[in-house]
Amino acid sequence: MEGGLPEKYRVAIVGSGNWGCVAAKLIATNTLKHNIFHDEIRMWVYAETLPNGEKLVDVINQTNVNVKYLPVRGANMLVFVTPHQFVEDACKRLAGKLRGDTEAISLIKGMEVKVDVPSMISSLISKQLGVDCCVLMGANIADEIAEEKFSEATLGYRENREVAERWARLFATPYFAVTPVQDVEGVELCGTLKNIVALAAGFVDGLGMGSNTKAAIIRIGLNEMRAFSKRLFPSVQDDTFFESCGVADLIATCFGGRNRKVAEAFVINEGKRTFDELEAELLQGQKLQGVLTAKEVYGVLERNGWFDVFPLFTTIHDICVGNKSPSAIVRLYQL
Ligand SMILES: NC(=O)c1ccc[n+]([C@@H]2O[C@H](COP(=O)([O-])OP(=O)(O)OC[C@H]3O[C@@H](n4cnc5c(N)ncnc54)[C@H](O)[C@@H]3O)[C@@H](O)[C@H]2O)c1
Ligand SMILES: O=P(O)(O)OC[C@H](O)CO
Repeated sequence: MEGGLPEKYRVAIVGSGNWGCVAAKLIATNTLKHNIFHDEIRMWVYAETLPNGEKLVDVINQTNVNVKYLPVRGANMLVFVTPHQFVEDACKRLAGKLRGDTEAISLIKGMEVKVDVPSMISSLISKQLGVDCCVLMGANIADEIAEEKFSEATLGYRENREVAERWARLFATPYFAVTPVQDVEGVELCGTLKNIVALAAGFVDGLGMGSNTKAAIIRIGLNEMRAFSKRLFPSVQDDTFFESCGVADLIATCFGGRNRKVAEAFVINEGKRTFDELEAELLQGQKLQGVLTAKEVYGVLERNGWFDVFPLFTTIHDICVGNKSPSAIVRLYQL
């Protein structure tokens, strides 16, 4: 309590990539608007030098977004938005430095597989930091939200509706509609697995196939997403796949996402350039999630003997690592 008034919630953002910076804009709108939030937002920025020699932290501090490069100490609402391969390291740096009343939310689309046992990123954050962690996923291509084009998002929460509504209040704007759903794993797996299907959409585009083929890939992909999610977490609800995090994100990513774009280039270059090379050239510092997620999911399929049940996921990984040609994507059911 400050002077008898309830203490305001303090927000910090862990991650400063494409989505992190746009999410900061949404949050800044609401911390200025709603009295329950402190209007200063702190951002944890990975210390790196950009190809033009400028320091990322300097670039961010020069923007009009109301963010500052400061440690997250003092914050009690933590927003995680790094590429998924970096979150564990970020958590290690934060462990032991957080307030006892800290809550977290993950905007990260990805999973962590250790010795073939999958763990969702929200669980990893919860375990490593001892905090409750919601998730926010959806058809949210960051560049479009930066231009304030209308989008929807799904907020997955475990039990506490009040906490979910506070997070929704932090993100929602007239052009960014947030729907809470009590299904953390379902929401998070939708966001994670759609990145694999987006690669298949890119292969199809690179092969010059048409809308029917892409629609087929999206349909098969959605089915595999649902089946895989329910095998890992039987509590996952079918309805979640009809929220923004499900079918809507799948459509957005299969038409406008970075995974699609790089996978298309992979086919056009006839596999002569690796995904790493194409990522560096086409995304200029942004990170692909789909190729790594395809590998992680492949490990789970292999361990459980599930290749036959998930022919699309299996084939996408095989294409990524050069074991099959991209045209295998349309021969999934060949006898
Ligand atoms: N970009 C989008 O449109 C979008 C939309 C919704 C969700 N997401 C998800 O949000 C997450 C973050 O995506 P993004 O687009 O903001 O990131 P990005 O692709 O822009 O990530 C690049 C960032 O990673 C940071 N980085 C590089 N190496 C690092 C390291 N070793 N440790 C920590 N950070 C490092 C860099 O500072 C850089 O800013 C991903 O899971 C993504 O799937 C992205
Ligand atoms: O650009 P992608 O393929 O990483 O997709 C971005 C977002 O996840 C779309 O919601």
